[in-house]
Amino acid sequence: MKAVLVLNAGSSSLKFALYPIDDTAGARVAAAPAVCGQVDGIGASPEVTLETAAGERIREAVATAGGQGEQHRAALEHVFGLLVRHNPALDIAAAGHRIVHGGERFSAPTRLDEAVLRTLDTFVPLAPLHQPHNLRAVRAVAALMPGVPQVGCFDTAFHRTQPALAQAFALPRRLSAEGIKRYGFHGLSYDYVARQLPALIGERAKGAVVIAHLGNGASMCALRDGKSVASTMGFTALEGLMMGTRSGSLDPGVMLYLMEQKGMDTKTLTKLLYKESGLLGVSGISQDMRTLLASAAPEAEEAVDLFCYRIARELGSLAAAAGGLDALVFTGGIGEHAAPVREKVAAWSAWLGITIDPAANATPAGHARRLDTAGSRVAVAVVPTDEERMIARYTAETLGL
Ligand SMILES: Nc1ncnc2c1ncn2[C@@H]1O[C@H](COP(=O)(O)OP(=O)(O)O)[C@@H](O)[C@H]1O
Ligand SMILES: CC(=O)OP(=O)(O)O
Ligand SMILES: [Mg+2]
Repeated sequence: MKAVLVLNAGSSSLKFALYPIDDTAGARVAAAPAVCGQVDGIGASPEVTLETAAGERIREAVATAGGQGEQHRAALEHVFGLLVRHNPALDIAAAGHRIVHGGERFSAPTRLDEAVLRTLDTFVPLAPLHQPHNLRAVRAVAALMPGVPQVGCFDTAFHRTQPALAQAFALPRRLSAEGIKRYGFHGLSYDYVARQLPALIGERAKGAVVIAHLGNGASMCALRDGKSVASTMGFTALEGLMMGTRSGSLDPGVMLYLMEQKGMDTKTLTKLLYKESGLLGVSGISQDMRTLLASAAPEAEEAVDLFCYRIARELGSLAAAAGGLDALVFTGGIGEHAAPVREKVAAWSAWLGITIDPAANATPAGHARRLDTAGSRVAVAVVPTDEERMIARYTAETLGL
């Protein structure tokens, strides 16, 4: 089987999927992966879970010693061994990676070589939670499977169509000229979801659409004619919505105060804003939406309320950027599964002409669907995202497979 190996490396996890090359549907790769899974617990005691299209499930510990870099390598080696054991005729034609930051330079999927990697290394400070792990996976593949071509698919690329105004900070020009501007993230997810919309909402897909990608990281994107015109995330994946452990937008004066009055240094602030804030910080209980929705603690409710409030406020702002609102689309782990979050956001956005059907909203489903009532002025939909499939497709396209 000739296939594209897709890797999405996080700080402690490595998601993987194997997409057979198959252009029968015109998308270069099969609609579903032959095998997918993830390694969790990298840095502590890593474990692989793998699922095949035939429904077989495997769970194994990864034997490793050493630091995080070594563990990432060992995890990949283990995954590779498992894949080959499963499919002795496996021919990995290419590896495609999610790379969070492509800066100003990378506005399309790009073949990765050492020179490109060195440029991408310079964006590590802009995405400390993601970029180092993304690049580590690329180098691990190069060491393990020399000669296999690799393609980087950037979270920032989809947003390069935004007007200059949407990308600007009100900072002195010399800083903007250095590239200190708003980039936006979750682009692979927005790209995938936008492609599903015409079948679901028809002509409105070409109008003013806002997609809310609500996962561990969360952002929203305004689109016109299927292209990004504004997003809540900016220079880093810290701006905008409240997230699992990230604060989202904050009065910059708070940071000055914390530095001046509390003596916080950049390391402490980075930890505070990326890892100790958001749902976890406000609830004091968990970063996991499932846990918070199941909790009776008032702090859990307050955290969920603040999460929804921020989404509703950003929706108003993005509708302004898009020049109206024809559709609101939810995606990501929370957007796809957390009915109470969608309900609250819809209720707070009734003024925009949004009404959803409570029964449709409460019914779990693993497929794309509409939630709006017949009288709703705005179409409301849930679309399960698939960043991995987007990466597989782009990788095959970029290499002409
Ligand atoms: N059934 C569910 N109900 C509510 N929240 C859910 C459900 N399933 C997953 N989630 C939430 O989705 C979030 C993770 O989203 P996901 O997109 O998988 O994250 P990541 O950014 O790591 O890919 C977690 O907060 C999790 O609690
Ligand atoms: C960019 C970003 O926030 O990604 P994730 O949702 O994977 O953390
Ligand atoms: Mg995600």
